[in-house]
Amino acid sequence: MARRGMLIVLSGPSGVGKGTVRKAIFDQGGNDFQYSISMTTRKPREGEVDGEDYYFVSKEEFEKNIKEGQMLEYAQYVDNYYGTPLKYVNQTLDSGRDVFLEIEVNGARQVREKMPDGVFLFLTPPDLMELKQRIINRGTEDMETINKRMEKAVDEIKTMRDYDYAVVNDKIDNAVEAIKNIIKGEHLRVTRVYPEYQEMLGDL
Ligand SMILES: Nc1nc2c(ncn2[C@@H]2O[C@H](COP(=O)(O)OP(=O)(O)O)[C@@H](O)[C@H]2O)c(=O)[nH]1
Ligand SMILES: Nc1ncnc2c1ncn2[C@@H]1O[C@H](COP(=O)(O)OP(=O)(O)O)[C@@H](O)[C@H]1O
Repeated sequence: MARRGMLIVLSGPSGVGKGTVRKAIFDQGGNDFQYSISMTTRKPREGEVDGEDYYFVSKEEFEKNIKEGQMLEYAQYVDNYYGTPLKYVNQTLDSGRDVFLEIEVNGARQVREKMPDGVFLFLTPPDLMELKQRIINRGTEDMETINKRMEKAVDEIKTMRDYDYAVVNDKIDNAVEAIKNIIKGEHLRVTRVYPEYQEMLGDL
C-alpha cells in the first residue's frame, strides 16, 4: 500500500516566531514536506505576496469557501479569518508527501479532531515579556492590536498540553533544529507513518 504523507502542525501564540521558524526550515531546504499556504481576509503586509505568503481574499470569498466545505479548518483571529484549504492538504498527503501547516491554536484543535495521526508541535516563547517585545519589534501592529494579541496569548499557551511536543523558541536555530529532529524521529515511528503496518504488527 502506498505510504500516505504525514501531517505536521506547528502552532503557538502570535508573535512567538512561527512564521520565522517555518521560513527558516523551508529556506534551509532538504525537506520532503510541502507548506500549505493559508487563506486569509487580512490585508497583505508590506512585501507579502498573494499565493506565496497567503491567499488574500475578501470576507465574502472566505465565507463561500467555508459554506462549500473547502476548508480543513478555519478560525477568526483578531478581526480576520484564517484557514487551511482542504484540497491541497488531501492531494499532497495522498501523493505520499508530508504537509506542514503553520496555524493558530483553534485551527490546530480542529485539525487534531479530523486528522489525529498528525504530529502537533507547539512553539512557545521563553516568557511573556519576550513575546510582547517580539510583537512590538516586528512593528506591524498598533498597540491596541498588540494588547489584544497578548490577551489571547495567555489562553493559547494554556493549550500547550494538548500537543505532542513543545518547542521553546529561544534562539531561532535551536527551534529549527528541534523541529527538524522531531520530524525525523516521527518518520522512524513506523506505526504512525505506516498505519497499514499497525494491523500487521498487532498480529505478531
Ligand atoms: N487557524 C489558522 N490560523 C492561521 C492560518 N494561517 C495563519 N494562521 C495564524 O493566524 C495568526 C495571525 O497570522 P498573521 O496575521 O499572519 O500574523 P503573524 O503570524 O503574527 O505574523 C497566526 O497565529 C498564524 O499562525 C490558518 O490557515 N489557519
Ligand atoms: N528566536 C527569536 N528570537 C528573537 N526574535 C525572534 C525569534 N523568533 C522570531 N523573532 C521575531 O519575533 C517577531 C515575531 O515573529 P513571527 O515569525 O512573525 O511570529 P508568528 O508567526 O508566531 O506570529 C518577528 O519580528 C521575528 O523576527
